[in-house]
Amino acid sequence: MTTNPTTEFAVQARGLRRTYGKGSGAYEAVRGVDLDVRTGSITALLGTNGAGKTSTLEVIEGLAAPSGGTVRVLGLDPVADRAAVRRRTGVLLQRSGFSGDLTVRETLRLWGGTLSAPRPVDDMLAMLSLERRADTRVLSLSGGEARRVDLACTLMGDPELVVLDEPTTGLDPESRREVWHLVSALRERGATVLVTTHYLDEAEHLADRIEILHAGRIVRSGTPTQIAAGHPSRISFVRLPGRLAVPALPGVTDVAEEAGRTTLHTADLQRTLGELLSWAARHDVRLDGLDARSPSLESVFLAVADGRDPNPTTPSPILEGSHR
Ligand SMILES: Nc1ncnc2c1ncn2[C@@H]1O[C@H](COP(=O)(O)OP(=O)(O)OP(=O)(O)O)[C@@H](O)[C@H]1O
Repeated sequence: MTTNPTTEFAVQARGLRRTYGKGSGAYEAVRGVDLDVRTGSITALLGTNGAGKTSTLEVIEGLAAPSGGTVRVLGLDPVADRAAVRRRTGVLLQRSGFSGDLTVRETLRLWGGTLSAPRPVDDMLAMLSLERRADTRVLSLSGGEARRVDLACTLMGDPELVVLDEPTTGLDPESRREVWHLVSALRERGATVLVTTHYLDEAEHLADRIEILHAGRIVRSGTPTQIAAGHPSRISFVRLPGRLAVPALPGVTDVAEEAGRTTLHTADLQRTLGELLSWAARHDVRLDGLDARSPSLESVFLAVADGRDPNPTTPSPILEGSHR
């Protein structure tokens, strides 16, 4: 790790906008994004397809200038100070541009040659568990192994800020876990990680803070727990037999019947569940397949994605103590 002075936020964006095209064909993919990525944290940027995640990351990486607003990366302007930012940043794009004809070792050597202070190739092979594939051509690797080569290149310059665009897409569950370990290890080393992912369990496990982007705007923002708070809990069971109906229960906001299951949403899981169970005991009813869940990131995300978000928040700057 270099000894540059650290800023409180590795990435800060205010009112960030990005428009593709001009005139009547112009399309605004990023519509005023405010983002604070605290130094030393892992922040996950989530969003539906086309929400604007890659468009936002490209501005942060200095690959494109914003059409509005400001962005600072490691305290610098990622476009004007591109060389300085690039030296201190590792970027994993969705698709790497490496030639598949080179071996893994040759690819790492070649990439290392573009960096001012690369870590040794053998260290990177060991870090990404690629030693046994070192002399294999990249085009013969599995998807997971090829992604690990991309990651090795991203991390080879020992970056302070690591930007990962969907690092685990296409990986099997075991490889995904390995990437999670690696990302957590980066934080232990003091690096800051900004990651996009379509896997909500990944974001929930890994991230200190989550930003949900929808149609070019940040619509939810906070720790996974903060994001889920205020969202309804869910109780479901196999539909009651015969003519029995679900009784009126405290806290329930809606009841739905689908594919032989009854699902209740409630603002007070403990009270609703308690009343449901005592009603079932009094009437000697068996609630087959009973499942009770607190709100999860997944339920919030799905609500945002299909426009049912009951609790849209105006994202606020990070407050002291909101960082896990
Ligand atoms: N070069 C481009 N020209 C015009 N429109 C573009 C261009 N690149 C992206 N877009 C549009 O901008 C919007 C945001 O795209 P972006 O790739 O940033 O979304 P994303 O959140 O990364 O999506 P995904 O999860 O599918 O990767 C989309 O509607 C996309 O079609």
